[in-house]
Amino acid sequence: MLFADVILPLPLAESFTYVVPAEMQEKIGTGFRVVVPFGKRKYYTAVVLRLHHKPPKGVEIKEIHSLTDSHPVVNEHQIRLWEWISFYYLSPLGDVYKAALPSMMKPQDLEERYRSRTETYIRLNTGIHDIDRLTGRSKKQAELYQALRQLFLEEGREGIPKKEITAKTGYSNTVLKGLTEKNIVIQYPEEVSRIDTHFVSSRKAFNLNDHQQKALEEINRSFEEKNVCLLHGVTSSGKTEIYIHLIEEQLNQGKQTLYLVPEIALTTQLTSRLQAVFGDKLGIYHSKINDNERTEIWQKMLSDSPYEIVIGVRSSLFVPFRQLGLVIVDEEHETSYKQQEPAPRYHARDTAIVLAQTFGAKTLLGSATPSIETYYNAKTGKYGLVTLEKRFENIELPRITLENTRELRRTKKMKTLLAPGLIEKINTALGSGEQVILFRNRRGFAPMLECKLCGWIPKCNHCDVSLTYHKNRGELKCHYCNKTYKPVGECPVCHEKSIEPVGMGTEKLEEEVIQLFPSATVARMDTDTTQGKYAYEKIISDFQKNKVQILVGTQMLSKGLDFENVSLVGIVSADGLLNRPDFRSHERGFQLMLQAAGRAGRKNRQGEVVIQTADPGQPIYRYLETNDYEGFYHSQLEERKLFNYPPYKRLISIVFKHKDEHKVESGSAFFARLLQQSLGEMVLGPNKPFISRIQQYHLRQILLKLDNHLSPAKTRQFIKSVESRFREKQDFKYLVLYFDVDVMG
Ligand SMILES: Nc1ncnc2c1ncn2[C@@H]1O[C@H](COP(=O)(O)OP(=O)(O)OP(=O)(O)O)[C@@H](O)[C@H]1O
Ligand SMILES: [Zn+2]
Repeated sequence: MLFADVILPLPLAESFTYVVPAEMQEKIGTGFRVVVPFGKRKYYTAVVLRLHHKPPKGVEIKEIHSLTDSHPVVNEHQIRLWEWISFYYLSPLGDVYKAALPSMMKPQDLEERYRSRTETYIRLNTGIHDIDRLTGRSKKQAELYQALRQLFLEEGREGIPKKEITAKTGYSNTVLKGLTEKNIVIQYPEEVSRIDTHFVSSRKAFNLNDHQQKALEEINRSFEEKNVCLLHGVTSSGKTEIYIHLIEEQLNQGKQTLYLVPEIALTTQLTSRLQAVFGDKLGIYHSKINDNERTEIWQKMLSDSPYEIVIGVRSSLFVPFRQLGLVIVDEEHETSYKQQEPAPRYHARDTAIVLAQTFGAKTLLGSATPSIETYYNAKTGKYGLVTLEKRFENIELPRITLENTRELRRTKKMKTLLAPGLIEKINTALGSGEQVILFRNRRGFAPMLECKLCGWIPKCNHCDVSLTYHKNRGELKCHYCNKTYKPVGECPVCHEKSIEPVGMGTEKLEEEVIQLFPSATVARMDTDTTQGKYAYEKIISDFQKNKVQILVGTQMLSKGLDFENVSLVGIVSADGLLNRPDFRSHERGFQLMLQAAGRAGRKNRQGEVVIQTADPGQPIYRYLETNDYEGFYHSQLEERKLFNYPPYKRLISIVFKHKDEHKVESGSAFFARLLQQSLGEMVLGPNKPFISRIQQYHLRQILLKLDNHLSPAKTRQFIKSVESRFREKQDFKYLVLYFDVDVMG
């Protein structure tokens, strides 16, 4: 008898075995989808992991219900990657499968399937001759008929979408309907693609300058010895142009490239740049495309003419490549590469390296501000290291100056959110027709409201956080569970009308900037203004076309964007970036500020950056002022060593969640004791996290700081054995618990 081990789209750690019915045996294989019964009368789309003849012991085995595919939809490389993710990130294999496949490709009941999209097309009925008699007295019909003949002649197409016809001829649907009723034109449905495939390449790759050419050669040399190389190039050094050349080399060898980017904001400018060179060889897989589009990209990748290049966010790691030769991880330091919720909590950069290895392909990590871990790997020889120190066309890196807001407040010179020095520089820039970016890492109007008399602060009913005030929408919002509340006018404690906003978000900054610079056009870019599918594109293109002079925004606009005319960048409050309870807060602050600074003075001449801080004495500013990445890196490394953080230790966080605080307390303590039996002092906690209640769940966290020399396989085995001992306790059976391997902070 033939058996199939399959993966179900459920948070289950193991695969399940089914009997392959006789008539299916010739047709089935690894990577095929099958529909199987599971639980009470439920059917799921599962993927075949392997076929074998070993009957499992002691359980009743059901039959596969039906076979979905005539070809595998998942290949060996992907299955190996899924298994690695499941093992390394301690995530159930079913969760990995769930994350990997577009949801339409794994329907739960048999109804919800991928639906192809059809459009109405028009063609002329060539078998009709006595047109004049047929159109009769309708002058309009006769005219439209002539227009259509002309159109079909010019376009040389057999059928044309109805939408296009009405647009191009200017005649109404009624006239067209008249011709259709007389059988002169024929309307028919035609399957069309959702993804725009009309891109033709419009330019060749730029010739590289000497620095870039040298870097390219060094990268290729490094690839002869090592699988991974870091390209550390200052902002605007032309890293993207080097990637384009590397991609061309892959194309020439008939190999595919995956180009990973952290967020969609980055992809709009970047995709146009890549499309200009690679046309329809390029597939785009970002977070704002819908599931139908996602499914089409998969199908295209499985077809005989797959995309040769895919640019995409995290999840594009999962598309079915066949001949992958190169993975580029742009802005490799970005923490958004780490998946937070739900499982699998994988790091896309590190997973990309593993993906590449399953193909024998290479990985290039690129950044102006590499993560400490990556730079360490490069410095210690694990990865290759190639450096670009000059901006393209040798433009100087921006000059960075500080404004001491504490001092300015003390001397009563800080009358607005912006220091007088910054206001003056903005006026100068505007006066010369240049553009300005103002950066504030907090959205909404104010991070919280407060009663000026008694200090009462409105908080979320479900989370242990204060509510953010969104003035434009007239609401208070919890940024953890997205629940909204009506703003309160009167304090519920002291019953005075004394509630006032505290602090400043992008909304407030925008409001003030509009008042300060009435003749300038101001736009804002943050999560709230970029909800629509094309909202980013619109803001970015308006700014690019100089329709907007001052752009206010969050970290969204700090990286990757390439505007010619920005001469000044203001970082309105640096302190908020640095004072977080997180071992990465300085690393992130440094990266963010240097990246934001990098948007200034990319073309023409040196740009300028103003950082407002109440604490300019902090050493981080010395490194920023001198653009001293290396010095900053060493200072961070010392701290990481002292406090047992990566790259010296490996972190695994274990989070416990329950509505009953006692349960979460005793459960996590019990788990920690079990861990300590083997791991001793490497086990920290359980602790109350910084935000200790989210959506009514109380949280506790255990942090493991594991020695590098411990075998990942053995530690994971041990952790899993602890988990099963824990689950044996009736009390803790329903406690929610998850692992976060290589937790970010
Ligand atoms: N060889 C070249 N020929 C023509 N233009 C170039 C060349 N190299 C770079 N440029 C231009 O210089 C600008 C900066 O280059 P690019 O955006 O590639 O830099 P980057 O290193 O990727 O920057 P960042 O890290 O800030 O994203 C772009 O407008 C790019 O088109
Ligand atoms: Zn909440």
